[in-house]
Amino acid sequence: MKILKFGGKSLANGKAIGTVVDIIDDNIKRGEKIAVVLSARGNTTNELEEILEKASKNEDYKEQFAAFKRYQLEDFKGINFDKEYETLDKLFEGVSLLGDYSKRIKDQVLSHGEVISAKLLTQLLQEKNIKAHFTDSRTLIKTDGEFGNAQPLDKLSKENVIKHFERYNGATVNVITGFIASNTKDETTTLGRNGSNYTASLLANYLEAEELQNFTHVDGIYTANPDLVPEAKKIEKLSFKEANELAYFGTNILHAKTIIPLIEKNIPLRILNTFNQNDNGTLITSETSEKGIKSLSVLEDVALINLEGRGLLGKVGVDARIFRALAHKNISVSIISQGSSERGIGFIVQADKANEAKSILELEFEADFYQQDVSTIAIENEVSVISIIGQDLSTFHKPYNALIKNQVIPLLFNNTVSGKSVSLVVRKIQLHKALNVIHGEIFEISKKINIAIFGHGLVGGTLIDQILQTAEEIEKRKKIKLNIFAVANSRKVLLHKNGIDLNWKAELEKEGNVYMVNDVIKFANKCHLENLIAIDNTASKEFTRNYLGLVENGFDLVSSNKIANTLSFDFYKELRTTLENNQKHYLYETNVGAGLPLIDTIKLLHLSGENITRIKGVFSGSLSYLFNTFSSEGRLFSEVLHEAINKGFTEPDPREDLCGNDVGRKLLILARELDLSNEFEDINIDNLIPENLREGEVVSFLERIRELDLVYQKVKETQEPDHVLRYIGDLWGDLSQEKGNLDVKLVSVPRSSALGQVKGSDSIFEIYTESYGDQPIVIQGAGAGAAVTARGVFGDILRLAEKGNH
Ligand SMILES: NC(=O)C1=CN([C@@H]2O[C@H](COP(=O)(O)OP(=O)(O)OC[C@H]3O[C@@H](n4cnc5c(N)ncnc54)[C@H](O)[C@@H]3O)[C@@H](O)[C@H]2O)C=CC1
Ligand SMILES: N[C@@H](CC=O)C(=O)O
Repeated sequence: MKILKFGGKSLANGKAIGTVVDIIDDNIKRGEKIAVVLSARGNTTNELEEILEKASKNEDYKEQFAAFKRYQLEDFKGINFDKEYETLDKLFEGVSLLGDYSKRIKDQVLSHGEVISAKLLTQLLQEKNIKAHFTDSRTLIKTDGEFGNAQPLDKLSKENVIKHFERYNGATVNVITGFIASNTKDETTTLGRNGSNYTASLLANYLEAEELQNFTHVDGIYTANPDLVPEAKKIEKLSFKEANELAYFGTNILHAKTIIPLIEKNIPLRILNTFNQNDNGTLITSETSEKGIKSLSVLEDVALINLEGRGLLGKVGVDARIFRALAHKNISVSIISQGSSERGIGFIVQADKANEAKSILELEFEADFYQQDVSTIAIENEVSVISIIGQDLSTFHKPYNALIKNQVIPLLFNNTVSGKSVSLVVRKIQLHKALNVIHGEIFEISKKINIAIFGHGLVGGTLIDQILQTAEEIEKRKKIKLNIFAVANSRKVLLHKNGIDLNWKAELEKEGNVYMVNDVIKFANKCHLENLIAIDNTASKEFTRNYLGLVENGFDLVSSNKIANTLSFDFYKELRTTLENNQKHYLYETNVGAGLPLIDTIKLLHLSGENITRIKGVFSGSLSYLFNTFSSEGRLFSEVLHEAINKGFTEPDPREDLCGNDVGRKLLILARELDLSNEFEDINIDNLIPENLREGEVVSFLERIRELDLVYQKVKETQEPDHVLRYIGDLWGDLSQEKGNLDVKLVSVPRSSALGQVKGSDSIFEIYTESYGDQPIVIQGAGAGAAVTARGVFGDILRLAEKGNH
């Protein structure tokens, strides 16, 4: 015999009930012996409760009752519930007259939900020529007299059930009302929360069923609530013990008391989806999986009570007083945590009991208040409890660190010593984000990295293409899901919680909105996005003003823009302090040498104590291209410059390269990596633009670009034989001092020298150190270009994602 239990959502409308009929029919055709237990349909129990409440307050309940009656029959013909409606009518009228109702009356009212659904299904089955028998569980399950939460009298109930099934055995399908029972005086009682499931597991126990199938509207038990964690995965198998822990910590599909009768007789429980019969659901048995499961469950509707006071220090029996006082009023404490000194004790109670709990404790600790031993008893209402089932403390640092990095600071946490579970209390507003962060961390599924890209010109646009092209592969290989949720230029932003696609450019143009960076921050918060990275691919000084705000709001930073690192040294330090305070990171490998691994190398050398004595080289990719080509080919300076612009080597305003600012910035960035506190003004720069061309707009500069030809032709001709022009940066002097010497200049070097041999848009960096002596470490390669730079930015993103920063 199998017990099939159908929940309210499986019976919500005619179509759903049709599916239930089909499931039963299929079972019969397969020759299965089954009994069916039903909940009330859809929202019926709540509706009855509301109508009852209205009646007791003398409010007009009749309209809602009429709607209730219509709902029960709207998809069905030839069925009537006159008898049930008449009883309900009388009950409501009585309650309305009295202005009150007892738990006993409430049980009588609520019982109609299950009676109506079981009668309805029985008739529908009979219409399909299936032998079905309406079975009122009040005649079977006998309970004590506790209305609203009655306890079954097992011996009597078992006898009744066995007798009934001896009579209705064979091909008849018993359609049994869940949730309701009766006491020894034959008065209606109900079995409390999850009552229908309880009825089903009691029947399974009494009848020693082969399996209990619980049909719901979800495919089974998930690693977390999929409504809150889209990446949640279904758990195929669970042990009763694990299921019990899940049930205790809030997985509302299960309830501890419904599992116990199954454990007693070792009866498997299968959670199935009425509307997806291709899925095998979750199977719960006595077998424990070797690896153990992990799952996240949530308790909402809870409050945190915090009791504090200097005088509690070392006092004996404080906890006992709290528990005793609350237990006396039937208030249960679910999670408690306290400092070893007992100076502060925090614990969780049901939200609707919080005020009462506070008053009880104020009374209990009245004298302690008076003696100033207790200073505070406060309620924190907007909290939730997340329990990580299957988690012990040996690896708890992973989800915990990830939470902190995402600015979710748990208010309290505790663990069970024997079982494996850790519970955290977090602010309700952070629940969604916290769940996703923990889930990404503890399961071997992809960790989502949410990226906002500011600037989608040459570098930014190429970066977006690179990410979209490789995201799938990266997710497969590295279990990192890159989600670009924002793309912005200086005017508009496109926001997509679940990430942009290849059509982003057209969408940004069409649907993008005028924005402030704060709007992007707000959007990320509203959508509870975790693992945030902001990418600055602009060349804008103005944009760098947003860095501090972004960091303070949980973003790590990556930039190809060099400005933030070359503003005042005070800002440079302030940014680093803000990053440290918020445990955030800022990566900018492309600031010097585009995609070349320069900054990391310098950082490592410096960190390991290697004394860097000088850094010299061709720092600019565009100027390298310009002078390499101009020196070796008989072409006009302006023509080659145009080429460098078109190839995407120059800054958005090419004068930034020609005036030496760009090389100056790179030099300053490297100097600051060596802890030198130079300012931009300290750099000696040879400006390559003649004074009369320095002012005005880029467009007018480009119109007059030919005026450079004469100047540089002369420079070229006055060189020594076999020499070439190179624009170099040089950081030198006693670099152990507060400041170093920074020079940016045009030099003429022998063609055969290392600098003279640089080709194309290559940069070359010579790093002189104490250990390496006269033989510098040399890093050489493409120093500019959208593709290599975007690849470098991409590298920084992956480094952040992998580092465990997230
Ligand atoms: N081209 C190269 O080889 C390298 C470039 N870089 C740096 O990459 C950055 C980007 O360069 P490109 O892509 O060539 O520039 P670009 O001019 O092609 O693109 C800049 C983008 O920034 C946007 N933008 C400007 N101000 C903004 C603001 N306040 N907020 C949001 N967006 C804003 C513009 O609308 C545009 O989409 C620059 O900082 C540059 O120094 C770094 C290394 C190498
Ligand atoms: N304009 C820059 C680009 C890289 O930083 C250069 O030419 O090197």
